[in-house]
Amino acid sequence: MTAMEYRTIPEADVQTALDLHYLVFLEKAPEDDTRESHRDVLLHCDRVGAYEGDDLVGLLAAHPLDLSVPGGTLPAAGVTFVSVAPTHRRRGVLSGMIAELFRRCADRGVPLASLWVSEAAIYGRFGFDPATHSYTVTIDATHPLDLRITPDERPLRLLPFASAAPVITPRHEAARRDRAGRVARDDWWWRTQVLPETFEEDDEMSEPRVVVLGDPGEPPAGYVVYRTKTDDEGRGTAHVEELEAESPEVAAALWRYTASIDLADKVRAWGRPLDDPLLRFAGDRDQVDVTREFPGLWLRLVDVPAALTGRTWSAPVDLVLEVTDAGVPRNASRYRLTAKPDAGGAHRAEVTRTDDAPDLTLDVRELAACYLGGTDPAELVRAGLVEEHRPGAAALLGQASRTELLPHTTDEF
Ligand SMILES: CC(=O)SCCNC(=O)CCNC(=O)[C@H](O)C(C)(C)COP(=O)(O)OP(=O)(O)OC[C@H]1O[C@@H](n2cnc3c(N)ncnc32)[C@H](O)[C@@H]1OP(=O)(O)O
Repeated sequence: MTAMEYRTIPEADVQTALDLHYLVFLEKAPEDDTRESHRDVLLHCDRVGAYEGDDLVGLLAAHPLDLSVPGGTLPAAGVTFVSVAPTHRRRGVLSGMIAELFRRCADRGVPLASLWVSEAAIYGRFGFDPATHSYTVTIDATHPLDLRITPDERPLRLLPFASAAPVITPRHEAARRDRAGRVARDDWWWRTQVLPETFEEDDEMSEPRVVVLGDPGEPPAGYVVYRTKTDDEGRGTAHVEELEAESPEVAAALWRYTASIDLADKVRAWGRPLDDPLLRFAGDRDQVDVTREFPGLWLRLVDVPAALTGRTWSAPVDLVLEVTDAGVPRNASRYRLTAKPDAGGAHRAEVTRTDDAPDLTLDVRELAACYLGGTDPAELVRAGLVEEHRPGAAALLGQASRTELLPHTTDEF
């Protein structure tokens, strides 16, 4: 049997990689422009190939991301296009590609890896766990949106989607500073991932509509990106992809706008943060309905000390964490995590390896769940997933991990 080799997929093999991807995802080879946009994505990514001789039997691509974490940002691999030939399933090809990815992350000083799953059962074994969560929210738009606060009455403006990115980038950046789990966007990302003319999953969806709120000449105080679609019975829906606002009043005005679009009797926002102010200032929660909760970004701490020192903490902490990690053995260690306030009032951590008795024992997967502040370690103790050796240690870690706003990810890749 020919040995499997994990190496970079050269540009010359990218079309072969796409054919493998379409085969694996049971898709007919797409139209030329979709294929071209997939090729463009792969060319922007780091590409791990599993080769049996000259035959490509596995593909894993990784975006070079800059991910917001509490108090800053860290480089992260954004894993996508994972595909193993049906003839080579369950022979360790994915495991080999992930191991190669983690080696590359270590070589390049990338402490985090992240992804959106196709099936929840696949990635936990590799140390990933959901670090952000979202709600899908539906608004009954057959009547005006009932609000408990007074919306900002500054004017709304529709921007051409192709030139909207520079206008809304500052507001997106501000939102990214407020919440961990968000990806930095350059021109390419805005154009191909956020504001492409056609919506790949549904070609009946309109091009993106971008509406900003604010006085002319001022940077927008908020914006909404949505697409519209009308069903066979002529009922329209506004699909909100993103809505960011500097204040609840601005958010209220933008939600009121989306619920007032003529011929659309429903607003559907697929991925809202769990602490979205809309859910509080809506006057009628029968009109604004949470229809689904789902895990968003799955995270993996590839370099535990770099990840723990790369975020700020919201309270002083001095704990010994015993971390297990079957996938990246150099991570498996006892760490003393000490966070003290710095001159600016943020708590920066020092992380040292130690032989001291642990306060908590947890797998790197559980650390990923808690890392951005979205999961309370005490909840994982109660679930039997984290072992607490000193009573109260999980609560202390929880207090220090917490962030003012819940982590949230808007970019699915
Ligand atoms: C981020 C993304 O791109 S998500 C998209 C993921 N891709 C897909 O779903 C496409 C269709 N599926 C595939 O291409 C493949 O089946 C993959 C990538 C899911 C798995 O690849 P394989 O090479 O078969 O995985 P590999 O042999 O390394 O399996 C490792 C372990 O994961 C388990 N596993 C693999 N796939 C699955 C699954 N779908 N559900 C549950 N367990 C799984 C294996 O049983 C194995 O477990 P073990 O270590 O206890 O024996």
